[in-house]
Amino acid sequence: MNQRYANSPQEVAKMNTEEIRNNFLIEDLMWHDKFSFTYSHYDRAIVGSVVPASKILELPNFDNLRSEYFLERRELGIINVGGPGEIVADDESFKINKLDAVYVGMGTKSITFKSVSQDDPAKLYLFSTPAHQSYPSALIKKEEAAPVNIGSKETANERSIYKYIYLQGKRSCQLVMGLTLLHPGSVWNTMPSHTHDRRMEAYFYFDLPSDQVVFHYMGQPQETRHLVVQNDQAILSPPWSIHSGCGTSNYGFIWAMAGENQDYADMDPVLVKDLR
Ligand SMILES: O=C[C@H](O)[C@@H](O)CC(=O)C(=O)O
Ligand SMILES: [Zn+2]
Repeated sequence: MNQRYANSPQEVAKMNTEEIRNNFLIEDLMWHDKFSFTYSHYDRAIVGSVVPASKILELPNFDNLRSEYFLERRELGIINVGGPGEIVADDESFKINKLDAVYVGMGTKSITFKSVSQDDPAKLYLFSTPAHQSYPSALIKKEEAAPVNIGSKETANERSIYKYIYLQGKRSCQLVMGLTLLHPGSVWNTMPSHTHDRRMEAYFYFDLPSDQVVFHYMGQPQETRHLVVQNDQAILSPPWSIHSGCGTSNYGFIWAMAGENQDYADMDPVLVKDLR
């Protein structure tokens, strides 16, 4: 498992491109037939993936968790950005299509992942956070998650936000997760920007054509930096940082949060004219 320590705003303000990428960009994702995980010290969130291309894969355990099994003291959110798949969590089985989510509760000992077809494998994005009680595992279908449409064509930020795991939806201990789809012709996500000093966040960019990129913006609102992100890569957003992106085409991204509260609307907005 990769590990990322937490950085202060003062430290980040002095970083060059390579240092910013080494601390906040996660490129180690979506390998065929293997898991990859990055442990962040921001709220101890784990970002990972698995693509069960040719076989059934079982969630492993890791030394650095010092637990009997991965979800002994954790919960897990999963969103599929590939072909149809199946997840078995102890005795429960969930058929997970593209852009469906599965929540797996604390205490689940065995979790296996497989694809329906080798030619179109499931691509499963994983986000896990510490938990203190067991909520039931569940499938949340994309069709059930009524999207909120925001932004406009004029400002190139027309997009649909699908919330899956959150206070008014599938309940969890602290994990909050969903995804956002940019409409064709729109390129800006999360603009106007916001921070939420009470929660860290991770963004995973997907369905971005392989010859296109997203310029992801981070940093304190008056001290911004950027990272150039490719398809199937993720970024870690410190609680004090904005997290916005501008693509060279439209795209989708999975957002996932952990921290002090689960109130999706708890954001401190930043006026566009106040950014530096
Ligand atoms: O705290 C919430 C997250 O940053 C995202 O849900 C924002 C988002 O998807 C968007 O504006 O497009
Ligand atoms: Zn946010």
